[in-house]
Amino acid sequence: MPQLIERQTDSLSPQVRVHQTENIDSEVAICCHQACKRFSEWVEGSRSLKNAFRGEKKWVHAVNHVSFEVKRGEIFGILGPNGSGKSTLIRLISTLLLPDDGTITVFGKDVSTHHLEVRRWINRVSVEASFFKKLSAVENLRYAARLYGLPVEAAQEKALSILTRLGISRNKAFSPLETHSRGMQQKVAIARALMTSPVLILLDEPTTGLDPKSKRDVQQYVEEVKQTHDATMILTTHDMDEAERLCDRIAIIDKGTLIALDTPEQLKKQVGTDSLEEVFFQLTGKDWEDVLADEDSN
Ligand SMILES: Nc1ncnc2c1ncn2[C@@H]1O[C@H](COP(=O)(O)OP(=O)(O)OP(=O)(O)O)[C@@H](O)[C@H]1O
Repeated sequence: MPQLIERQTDSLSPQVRVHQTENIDSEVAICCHQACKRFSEWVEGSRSLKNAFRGEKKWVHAVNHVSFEVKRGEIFGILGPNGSGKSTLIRLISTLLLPDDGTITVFGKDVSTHHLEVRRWINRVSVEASFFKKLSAVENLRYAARLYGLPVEAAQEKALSILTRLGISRNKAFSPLETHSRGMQQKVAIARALMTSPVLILLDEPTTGLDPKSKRDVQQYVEEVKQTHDATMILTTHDMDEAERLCDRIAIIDKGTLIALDTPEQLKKQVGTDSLEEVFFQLTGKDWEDVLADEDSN
């Protein structure tokens, strides 16, 4: 019999509390069953005279019959070379795209038919986070929190506490975001995702572009959130140490297909190595240098 969970209700206004106390009775956070997503793209050149000048349409299977389950409370890593389908998978889970085939459910709700409910449970951090750049970090976070119905004082207090925890000084927290480095803005994006205690947090390369100290601050905070909140997290990263440190289980995808799924320890055991980077190389034929070089050339 699954245990009922409630989202955190501290500091929330009554109307929000109605949403937040909804019980989620599923032990499975995400169930992805034979999910597929195809995109069409034009390719140059042609075998036929008719298409010689206008190219041909080709289908790319970005996600190809992928199945897995994520347990509630897990940090689940998705690793793969560039173009392997990680972002497409995250976008399918967060209802930004709909699967062409197969099903994806979040806490038992189908993303295709219950996208509004699913969206309420999710917060996503990605490198292209948008902000009001003339406003300060605190003002941006207060604005986001107000959309979720958090009272102003509680929102400000929470914003400052998370920003301080992530290593942003009070002075910086009150200065316009346009004066912050990209790494600092990335931290503010993470703080925003954690402001409203979402039950499912999608962290799409959350530490890309951060210096080593900031990276450690973010990783420590993610661990703290895991211990103190009933949150499930999906993490994509190009940092193998980060994946090993934070993830309970890791899925490796290549060309849209799931090629391995297990705990970091088991993956290393299966491949007969003590390095996750070596696991990645053995399974995908790409080493991390290739992945980072691809990243730079994109
Ligand atoms: N909107 C789109 N239209 C056409 N093709 C797309 C679209 N989005 C993704 N693709 C293609 O789908 C495949 C998977 O892309 P996706 O962005 O999911 O990979 P990724 O693993 O996240 O890559 P990266 O590590 O570079 O971010 C690629 O071949 C990509 O070109």
